[in-house]
Amino acid sequence: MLRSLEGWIDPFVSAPAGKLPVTAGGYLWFLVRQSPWPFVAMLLLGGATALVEAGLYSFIGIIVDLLQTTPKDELFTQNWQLFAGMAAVVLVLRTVLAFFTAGVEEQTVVPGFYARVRWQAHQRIMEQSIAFFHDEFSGRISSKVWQAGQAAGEFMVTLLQVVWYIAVYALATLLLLGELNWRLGAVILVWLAAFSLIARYYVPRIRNSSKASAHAASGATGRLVDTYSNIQTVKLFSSRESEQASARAIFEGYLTVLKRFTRNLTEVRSLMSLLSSVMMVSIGWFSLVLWQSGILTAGNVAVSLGLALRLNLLLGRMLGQLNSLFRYFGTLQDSVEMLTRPIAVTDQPGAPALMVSTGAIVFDKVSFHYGKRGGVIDDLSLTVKGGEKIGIVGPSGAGKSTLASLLLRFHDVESGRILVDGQDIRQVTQASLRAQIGMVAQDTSLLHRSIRENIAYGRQDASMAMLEDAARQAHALDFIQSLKDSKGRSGFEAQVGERGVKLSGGQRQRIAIARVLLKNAPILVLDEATSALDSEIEAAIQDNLIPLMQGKTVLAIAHRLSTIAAMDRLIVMDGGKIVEEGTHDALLARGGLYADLWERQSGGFLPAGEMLAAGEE
Ligand SMILES: Nc1ncnc2c1ncn2[C@@H]1O[C@H](COP(=O)(O)OP(=O)(O)OP(=O)(O)O)[C@@H](O)[C@H]1O
Repeated sequence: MLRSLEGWIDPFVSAPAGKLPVTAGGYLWFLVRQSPWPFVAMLLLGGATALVEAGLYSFIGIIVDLLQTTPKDELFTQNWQLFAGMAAVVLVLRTVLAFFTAGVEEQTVVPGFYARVRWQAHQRIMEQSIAFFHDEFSGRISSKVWQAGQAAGEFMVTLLQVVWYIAVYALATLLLLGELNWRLGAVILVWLAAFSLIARYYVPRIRNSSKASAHAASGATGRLVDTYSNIQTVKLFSSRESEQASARAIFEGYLTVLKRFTRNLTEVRSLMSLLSSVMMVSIGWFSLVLWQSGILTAGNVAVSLGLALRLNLLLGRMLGQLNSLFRYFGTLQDSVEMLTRPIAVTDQPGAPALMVSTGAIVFDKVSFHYGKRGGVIDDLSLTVKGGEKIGIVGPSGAGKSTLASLLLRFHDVESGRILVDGQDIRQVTQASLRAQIGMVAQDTSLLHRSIRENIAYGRQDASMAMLEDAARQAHALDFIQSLKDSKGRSGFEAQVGERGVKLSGGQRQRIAIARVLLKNAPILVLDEATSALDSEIEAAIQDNLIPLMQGKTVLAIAHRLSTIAAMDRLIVMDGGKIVEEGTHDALLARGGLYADLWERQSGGFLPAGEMLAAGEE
């Protein structure tokens, strides 16, 4: 039984296509609508439980009246059927309701619904462009994804198990007391009306302060994650006091908004408590007066006092839950703002896969400024023939890496177009585009998984022999075989630490090269692919990259000009434009920016002869 309840909501269902609602309420409805039945069940079960609970007080009234009117020795003989009925309601009905209420909440909603919200949030975030991740702390993103599940789930459970339950109970109380005497019903009605007015005044205030405190909390988490993940820079450049002071400022900012929220809560709780006290005294007073004038029996007085006390307890409980309810709503609102942000780079509906024949690339009047007014890449045109090997050089900030990012469609061009084998990269799927490009980036970070998983990342079906072969060609096999992590796993199974911090920069780069060798895509983008390696290993890898480049289109970005001097053609970029192009020799002969850079490097770092020799390889 419990297992079948567990399967009621399948967490791994993708969100229905279409525009996402941008308000927390709309988003909640969008989630609930996907599997409404467990929530309908909670609604029915919660309502039934409230009615049964209210009904129990009528039993008290009946019993008190019986005690007054029935001779002691005939109590059971006269009323055994009635008592048996009451016992059955308490023992059977109440227990069955409690079982199913707990079952739907704990077996269906908590595991299934929470996980589904997180799963859909994660899927949505993974669709976002690289720019989105550059603009946000990753700690903040992950906390919002995780919190969205918890906040949506807890909100629904609290709403149905507490608020709905209390609403039905209050209505039942109103009806039961109204039936005894209209004055008692009127007191309950006034009480509920005043309760609603106070709630109406405070709800928007609490909602806003709760949203602000959730936002401040996720900002603080993001800031902590940023500090911990850049711990080396923090330790190197920041004094303990200044880091503590800025962390304290973040905590204080959070506390300021939190205090506004808790102040509102204290006000509302105190007001509600006062209201309840007035109501209970009124019910007590009216009941006694009505009993005195013979309108109510002692049993009726017991019922009205019991119901009123219980309603007071329940409203008190609801106020306690109000804090959580608004916190969940605010948290959800804060997550929804991020989850529903438009996706900057999207596949067109029904976009086909990229078909690569020769791997020719055309940048056609491309401009891109990271959303600013100008700069970075300006009206750049470049044609790379299929199988051609291009070296891209230029001063720092010239836009070389940005050009590579545009080819990979990490960003969309702001004007112009990029074609691969005649197909505009915006018209094909991003996955098929990236599948055809192997890239080794400037700052290689690895996933916190095993070496094997990292190398096989672009080609999950690779055999161990293929992995070893790629690692050997990337000159990584020796160090991989000697690796051992803190849990005793060794070689390809060793874990690399977050972002690969347990490996040296050169080792990380060699893993990245092995990964690209294994992927064996027809277009290669090497962005400072060997910059972290010492000259000896770099020269050896360059030797291996040359056969790898055979038959492939290559864009290689490098600061160390020696590593790309042997390319078919060199492109010199400056200020987002191509300022020179040609072979190494032609560019040297021209005496422009390239010749200048070459002069400075060969004069500055290495003896000119050695550099030239390297360049001629
Ligand atoms: N995510 C970003 N948002 C805004 N501007 C950016 C972003 N990334 C880079 N830029 C800017 O774009 C310009 C070009 O940067 P890019 O990284 O393409 O240069 P590069 O030629 O590869 O430099 P380097 O040789 O130092 O790696 C720089 O002025 C940089 O400040």
